[in-house]
Amino acid sequence: MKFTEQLWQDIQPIYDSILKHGFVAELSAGNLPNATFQCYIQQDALYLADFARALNQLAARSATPDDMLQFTQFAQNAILVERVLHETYFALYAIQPETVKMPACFAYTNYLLATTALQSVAVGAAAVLPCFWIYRQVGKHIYQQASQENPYRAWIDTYAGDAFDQSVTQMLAITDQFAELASPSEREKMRDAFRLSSRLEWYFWNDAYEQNRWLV
Ligand SMILES: Cc1ncc(CN)c(N)n1
Repeated sequence: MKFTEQLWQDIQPIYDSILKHGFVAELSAGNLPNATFQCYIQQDALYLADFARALNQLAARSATPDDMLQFTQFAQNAILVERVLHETYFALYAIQPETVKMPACFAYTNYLLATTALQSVAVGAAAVLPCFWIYRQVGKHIYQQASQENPYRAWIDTYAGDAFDQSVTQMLAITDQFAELASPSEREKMRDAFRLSSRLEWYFWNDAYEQNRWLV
């Protein structure tokens, strides 16, 4: 079994919870309240900037030019492709940019930045992998069910689309390569990092859904 297949087995219960979550279910049905989606997009814009930074940290710390190029391209795509998606919704719904991260966004971005800066590149790669893989799986899952009139169609099409699919396949390959070279304890850290980021994906959607502001 590939290392990444094992990673997915580990998070299957988390992924099932993500699919069952009200945010994803209502996004899929097209009846997610617009205010909830807007809150998510505002937070996601803050998230994406740090996600791209985390990928650039992995590029800077990569041992080979190929890995460096790969992480640089991922960072570029996060800014160019996903930001275009955000800009579409910012313009469509006249969304104002947000500057304050909600708790999950704060936790997730800081976790990614710290892990990609301070842990090995292999562990950092495992930490960013859910940002690719879970979105592709959720995108494809929703794509099969969503109607053409779904207001969140551009979001669904981006994550279910071929370009995103290709980058996820590349990210999976690079993670499996790192795992092959890693010691057993390093692989354990990779599994922990992958699981933690997967949990934070759930929390990210949950914060937008619950409008979960800081209580104190
Ligand atoms: C929170 C989150 N995670 C992942 C993705 C997809 N890169 C995203 N846009 N936002």
